[in-house]
Amino acid sequence: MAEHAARRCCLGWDFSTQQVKVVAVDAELNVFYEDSVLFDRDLLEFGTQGGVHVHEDGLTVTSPVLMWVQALDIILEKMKASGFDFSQVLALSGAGQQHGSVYWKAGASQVLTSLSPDLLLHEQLQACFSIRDCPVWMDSSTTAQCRQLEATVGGAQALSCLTGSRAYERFTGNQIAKLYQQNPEAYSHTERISLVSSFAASLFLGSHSPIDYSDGSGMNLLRIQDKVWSQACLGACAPHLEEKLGLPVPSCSVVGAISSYFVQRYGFPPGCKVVAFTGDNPASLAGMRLEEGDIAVSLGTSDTLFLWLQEPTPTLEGHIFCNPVDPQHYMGLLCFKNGSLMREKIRDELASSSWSEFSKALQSTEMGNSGNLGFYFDVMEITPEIIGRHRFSAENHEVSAFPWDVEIRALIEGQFMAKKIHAEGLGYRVMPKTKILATGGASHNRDILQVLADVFGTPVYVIDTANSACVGSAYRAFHALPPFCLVSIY
Ligand SMILES: Nc1ncnc2c1ncn2[C@@H]1O[C@H](COP(=O)(O)OP(=O)(O)O)[C@@H](O)[C@H]1O
Ligand SMILES: O=C(CO)[C@@H](O)[C@H](O)COP(=O)(O)O
Repeated sequence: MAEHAARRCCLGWDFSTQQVKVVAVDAELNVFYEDSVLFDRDLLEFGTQGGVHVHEDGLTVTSPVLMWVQALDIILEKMKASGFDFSQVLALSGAGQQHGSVYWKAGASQVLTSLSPDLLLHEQLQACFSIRDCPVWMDSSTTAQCRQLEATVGGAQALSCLTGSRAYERFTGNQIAKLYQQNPEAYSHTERISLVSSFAASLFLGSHSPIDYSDGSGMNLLRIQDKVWSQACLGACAPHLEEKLGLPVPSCSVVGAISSYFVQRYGFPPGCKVVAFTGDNPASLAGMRLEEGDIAVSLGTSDTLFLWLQEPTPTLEGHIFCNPVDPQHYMGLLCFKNGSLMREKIRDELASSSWSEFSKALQSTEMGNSGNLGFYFDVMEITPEIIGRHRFSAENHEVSAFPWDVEIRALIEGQFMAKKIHAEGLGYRVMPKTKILATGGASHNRDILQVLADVFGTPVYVIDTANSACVGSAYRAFHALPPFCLVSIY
């Protein structure tokens, strides 16, 4: 680290499902330091699998809040031991897995403001949470609360128009409603409810950090047009909720200076700015440097799309979030469960389990597949909620099978047409300058990407985004600095 000792930088943090990560980015936007703590590997005492505990009902999924705090202690101590020069950090920001919530017990704010630099954070915050196991985005136990919330505001579409999404089990308002109904005592002892992102920011700030508009859009509580809490939604979830949430702020807000704990223990400069933390998907949008009209397609285990949107049209499929970079704009997010695993299944059934055989089918068939169409959902899809394999001939007759190569093209064209149609449903339009940024395992397959380019009629670029939420957080920290700060770097 010594050679980087005098490099002015911003830090980007990511509190994701399986790990806490950090990157340091210099003024030329080069990443010169990265580190991570993996919960399952480095914090064995919490006994998580994939960073979470799945409860007996198979629906409730939580993570221990003190595991997140301890992970931050570990990573900061590692940075210190490696000689990282904290005095050069101008600002920091971060990301959190979306939708998860943290419940601070009455009195926590007092503890946060008076932390002793001689002790680790987790040693001092033990008694600060009214529940220790936080609901996370994988939780799907709140169907009753979802239906109740939709009924209160006039139905699923009305809720989507108001908050950007119909009610989803993982969305925080429904999780808070469940906690209030099942554990009213813990709820009443809660002085503040944070998202994972604003919780992490609070640790650096030494006080409760506000929720930002972009991650706040994943709660079914924020009115995405005027960016205030919806009184109808708050009232449907739990009493006195507004005071427990605090006022939401623009995602690019500087929420304060770093707490004296970090100045004294690690040597951060007292003026180091904390920029509002946001959700990991919004932070990735910043990290991938998406611009209006662009589309990011992640072809990992599941397929996820992010879009930069100017005029959103909330629907029953997908999510509209406030844009984390430009407060006047929005972002769309679509999540498809039948992604790579579905492609692998068809590959195994029809292409001898070989991606190169699979590619041969795409190379030997024509764009448009001579009018043959197929939709393949072996597991219940999220977008839309549907299951089964459905094939239609050029004459629009449902058929039970296609020749092997037609089947493979039908699968890939069907997957990408669905993405285009649902993206258009959210208000997305291909523009002359549109580019697609593809990432994830299947983005290594040029023949699959050719179909993506053909369906959208746009160029496709491959981008490595392993750290996009972290890097995006560091970019966001730079973005929030006043220009004179940047000039003084040189
Ligand atoms: N050459 C390829 N062609 C198509 N798909 C591929 C190829 N190589 C890997 N994949 C797919 O990539 C998937 C893993 O993607 P990855 O982005 O690593 O997943 P994760 O969601 O865990 O980050 C695998 O399930 C596999 O089907
Ligand atoms: O629920 C969503 C988006 O709506 C998830 O994308 C979480 O935000 C996942 O976080 P990581 O798995 O990236 O930690």
